Amino acid sequence: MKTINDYNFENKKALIRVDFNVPQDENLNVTDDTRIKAAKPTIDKILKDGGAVILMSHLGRPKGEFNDKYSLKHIAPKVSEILGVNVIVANDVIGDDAKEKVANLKAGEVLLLENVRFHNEEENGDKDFAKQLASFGDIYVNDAFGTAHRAHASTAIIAEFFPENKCFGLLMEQELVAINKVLTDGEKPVTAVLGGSKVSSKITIINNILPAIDNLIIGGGMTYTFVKANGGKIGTSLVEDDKLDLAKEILAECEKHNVKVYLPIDNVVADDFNNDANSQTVKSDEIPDNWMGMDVGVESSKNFAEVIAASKTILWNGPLGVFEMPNFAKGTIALGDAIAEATKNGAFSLVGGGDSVAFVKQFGYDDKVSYVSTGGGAMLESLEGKELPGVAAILK
Ligand SMILES: Nc1ncnc2c1ncn2[C@@H]1O[C@H](COP(=O)(O)OP(=O)(O)O)[C@@H](O)[C@H]1O
Ligand SMILES: O=C(OP(=O)(O)O)[C@H](O)COP(=O)(O)O
Repeated sequence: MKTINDYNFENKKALIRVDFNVPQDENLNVTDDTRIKAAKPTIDKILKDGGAVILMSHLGRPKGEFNDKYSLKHIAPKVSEILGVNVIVANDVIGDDAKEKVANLKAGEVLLLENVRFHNEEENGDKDFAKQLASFGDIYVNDAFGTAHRAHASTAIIAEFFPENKCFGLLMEQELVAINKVLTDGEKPVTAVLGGSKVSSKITIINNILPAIDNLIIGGGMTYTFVKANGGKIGTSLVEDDKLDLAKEILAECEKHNVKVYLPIDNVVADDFNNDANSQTVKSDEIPDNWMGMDVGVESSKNFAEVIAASKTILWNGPLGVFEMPNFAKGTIALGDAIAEATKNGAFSLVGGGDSVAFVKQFGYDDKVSYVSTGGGAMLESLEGKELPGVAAILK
């Protein structure tokens, strides 16, 4: 795997694809700068070598035309603050302003191009557009893990124009190492915790990770499809009736692979999908009519914590309950505590996927696990075993 550490950037212009697609408030101020901070080590190394940096990113989905709301100029002050360098901002992507600023760029300076998605050619993977971008730099660096599942001009196609001089940035390397630690060279026992809302959205992940794991903990909304498949009563809990056979097949596959499956034994149920609904704890396969499963119960949490404590590698994707409602967040919090404790005791833990990452940040577990992925969709596709175009383009 070729990374920026294989190059000396002295007097070189590095063209770096970053993912600065960050959340903003109504005044367009950055509300979560994780992705910008995550790109800093790569940029710092190149500047320290005596190189110049040209940053390319998208922001939102502006649909191929200029839209001030999606301008990267709103992000630039935060980038300058984090890098400790006054970032130069181009008013366009491949236009006269960008060209002039690239031509005048000196070692130690950082230039931020305008949102690459202001051109339709970006998402279409247009070769000419990629070629024009490529003409700006001597070495292409892909550090945009969050966008690595897109085969776009600046994430994948552009690499063709750098047959020798293309490599991964340090964030990209870190993300790929973390996935490998779980899927290929994780110290055993390896435990995967899968939660979230639906079985159908996790099937491909389950199938792909089975050969790599020893334990599978299942929670969240998909619990009830499994419980019903096993003949249990689930009241009005979330269920995918067309996936009952599939749930049985998954359980059979787990057995075939010697993967131990842990389903919740008790559940917190409510009489309405509402934080203030009446609630009680019942056995998972004895949910009364008109009650729905909202969270895993205390006994399940204890059970899961024991499995986690005995694990050396842990993958976590998907909350165990409706954590957005405080009364039903306890099971997911207990899991966070168990994973934090195991991590403190030497286990490697990776958290990935949109809602799980939102949870760990909101509840302060991000510093207590080994690695929190900066990619939502990209991480899920990696766990599904799909080749990411942004990764493949560098390896080619
Ligand atoms: N018992 C449940 N019933 C309904 N929804 C649930 C339940 N448990 C968890 N969820 C919901 O699942 C959602 C997350 O699912 P998903 O998008 O699959 O996770 P991720 O983004 O981490 O992969 C959360 O919004 C959460 O409220
Ligand atoms: O934030 C992103 O995706 P994510 O929300 O799945 O992590 C990436 O920047 C990709 O953006 P896109 O889904 O508009 O291609």
